[in-house]
Amino acid sequence: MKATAKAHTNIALIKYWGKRDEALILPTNNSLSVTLDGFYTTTTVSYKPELTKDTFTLNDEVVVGEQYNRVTNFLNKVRDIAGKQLYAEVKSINAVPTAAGFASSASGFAALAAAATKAIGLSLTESELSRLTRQGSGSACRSIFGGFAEWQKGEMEDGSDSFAVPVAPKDHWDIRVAAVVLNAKMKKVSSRSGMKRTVETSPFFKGWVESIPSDLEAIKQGILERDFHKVGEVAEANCLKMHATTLGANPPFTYWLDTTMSVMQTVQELRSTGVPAYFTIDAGPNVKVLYLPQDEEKVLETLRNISGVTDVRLSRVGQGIKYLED
Ligand SMILES: O=C(O)C[C@@](O)(CF)CCOP(=O)(O)OP(=O)(O)O
Repeated sequence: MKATAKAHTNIALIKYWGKRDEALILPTNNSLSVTLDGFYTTTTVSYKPELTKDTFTLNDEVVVGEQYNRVTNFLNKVRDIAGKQLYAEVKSINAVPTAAGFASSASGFAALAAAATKAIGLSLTESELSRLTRQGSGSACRSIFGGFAEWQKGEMEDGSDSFAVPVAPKDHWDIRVAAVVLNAKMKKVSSRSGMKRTVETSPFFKGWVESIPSDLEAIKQGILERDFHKVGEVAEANCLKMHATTLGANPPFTYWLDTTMSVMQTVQELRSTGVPAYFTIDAGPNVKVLYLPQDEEKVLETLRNISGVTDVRLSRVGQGIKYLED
């Protein structure tokens, strides 16, 4: 009753920002991401009859509180599906700077879902696994797939049709992502509370949701045609629209630091010199920069020279869930 799985984090090019159902983690809009090879979580789940509660370590540290609760609540869902009242020892190793804009919960919950279901004897389809993973953390449902994936918001009240589907495989297109690390500490406003406040109070939220279908159509066409300018332009504009909604929330908030804006401006200046590079930002100050392989040296040198940048981590397009031998 033991299994190990490895899942990579993903970066949204069309953002998930807003829930229509908090309990079931159902989104207001579809989103689309690229899975990255540079950041991943490896999780081992061992069900042990002698345990009277779940245990959880992250990078060999015992986890308690809200993070522990999210894991044990998730395992309750796995126990319900399997019809087995077994507790587990969960060990996760993150090759992702926890929080601060890196979707560490994305790779974390995808690896947990895969290992926990396999160890308890369930063999779910990728769609079933994505639908279950969504209930741990929304963006995580996209990490079941490598390459480019779209999380379809679904229409059903019970979320039975809300899960990710592959858009293009890992080897479809060799684009690169540079994660510019400005502040690897825990972020102040979590993505969960940030999107809740936005949905409930921002007058810009309606316009955000209405803009998604055309963004999605454009970016999917761009991915299939490998049109980097089209994909970059849509992704950067979509990110800016998402962050604009937070400025209209009550109370208003932003994830951006002054260094976040320096990186944004530098990327746009770089583009004006003829180097195709585009940025996207999630629920934290860190910036991710999309670029093409031939421009890697120039992009890396430019980003590293920005004051306030503490690290730049390069990624290629990554693969989906992998089960490892114990
Ligand atoms: O990844 C994206 O589409 C965009 C974001 O990263 C923010 F910019 C949202 C991530 O939200 P998540 O942490 O998945 O929320 P949960 O469902 O409340 O756990």
